[in-house]
Amino acid sequence: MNSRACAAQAVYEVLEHGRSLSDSLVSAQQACTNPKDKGLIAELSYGVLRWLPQLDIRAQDKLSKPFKGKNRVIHHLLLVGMYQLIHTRIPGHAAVSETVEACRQLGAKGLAGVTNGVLRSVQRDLAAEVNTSTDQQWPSDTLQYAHPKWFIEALKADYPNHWRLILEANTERAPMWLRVNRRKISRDEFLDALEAEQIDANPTIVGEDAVLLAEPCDVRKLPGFDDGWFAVQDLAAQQAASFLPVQENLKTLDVCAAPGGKTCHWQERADNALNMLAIDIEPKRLARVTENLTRLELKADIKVADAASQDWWDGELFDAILLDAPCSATGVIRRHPDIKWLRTKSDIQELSQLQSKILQNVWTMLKPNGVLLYATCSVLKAENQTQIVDFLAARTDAELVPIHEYETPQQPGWQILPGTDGMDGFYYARLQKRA
Ligand SMILES: C[S@@+](CC[C@H](N)C(=O)[O-])C[C@H]1O[C@@H](n2cnc3c(N)ncnc32)[C@H](O)[C@@H]1O
Repeated sequence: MNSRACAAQAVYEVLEHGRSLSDSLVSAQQACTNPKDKGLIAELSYGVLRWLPQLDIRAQDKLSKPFKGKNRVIHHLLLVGMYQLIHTRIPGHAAVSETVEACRQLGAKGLAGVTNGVLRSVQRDLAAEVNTSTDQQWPSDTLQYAHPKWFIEALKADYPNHWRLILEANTERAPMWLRVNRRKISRDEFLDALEAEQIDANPTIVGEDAVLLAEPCDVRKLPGFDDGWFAVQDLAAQQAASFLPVQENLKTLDVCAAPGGKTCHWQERADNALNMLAIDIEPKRLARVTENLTRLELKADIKVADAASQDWWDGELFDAILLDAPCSATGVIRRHPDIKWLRTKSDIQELSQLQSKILQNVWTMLKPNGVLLYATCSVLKAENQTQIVDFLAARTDAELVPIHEYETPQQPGWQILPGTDGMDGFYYARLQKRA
């Protein structure tokens, strides 16, 4: 199949079968006849999911009746075609002819004519739009900002002054951040190694181990990947380790550890390896923690375990706990635009109940004076600030240890909004157990 057919298939799997884009992309890329097109397939499917409502409404306007049943994938192919015309520099004739060819390859020869007609008509509309206005105003926020209504409403309630900024940041392309493994190489040495390979990169003051690449690229093209010099990790996720203690002999727990980004960073920052247990409920994802620890030459005990239960716990208390809770991932929409269409309003309530259950459970495993860092990659208060306010109100043995001076028990934690200093959206709150 050509790249357009593969991209349509990837989008179809997300929107019709609820698969994640990362999973569906792997299958779609494998089905492509030209391995060099992997990047293009990703660009097209990410792009369609980023701008879905605007593309969808254009398609609906052009079709006398919608494509249904087995032809549904052709609807998504039309979106792939329109995305190329509206958002990329792919020449119009190539976008149209490849998309029409994809229609045949997807077994819908009979719809090739309609596909061709719709795309040509969109081309004409675009030419006319260039001659009139540049900044199109759409009739609803869902269309204007290309996010689902329930999420826009939740953001408006949580951030009356910033909701637009968050939505706009979510449609940006995410930068590629690396985390230098300070046990192997200093950040300056690593920057020199990048410069020697003519790879443009910069450090930042917001993260001691962080390096920002000017252009995202394949990790294998960077120096030292197999030698464990660095890992790929967003700058927001890299903040966690600096809020966690690293003294010798501490007994530590990483509660929802997979794929191990924060587990590894926490260990990298300790001069002497911490006594660390990393647990996760998903065996497959936990295997990636082992892979990452091995590549970076770090150590931790690994256990498949449900953080909401105590079956796996030997009863010995921990000095420090990282709880990177399962969450809506609404802070990382720019990296995973499928989240917008896979999450629902009811997920948020379910997730916040699970977060609360896990937090209460692991709190009982913390020593007096021990520290617990609560983290999510969500921007919704129900999973973040409200969660911690309720916890502090319910537990007399818990106190907030502010990360920033402005925090109070009524407004605890550091909420990073997506785009701030190039970061993903994240939330951190540091708690200590009273002795
Ligand atoms: C946000 S991810 C963790 C990312 C990880 N801390 C890192 O930095 O690479 C959340 C993880 O929670 C795990 N999880 C979800 N429910 C869980 C549970 N009840 N017990 C343990 N882990 C759980 C998921 O499998 C997922 O790997």
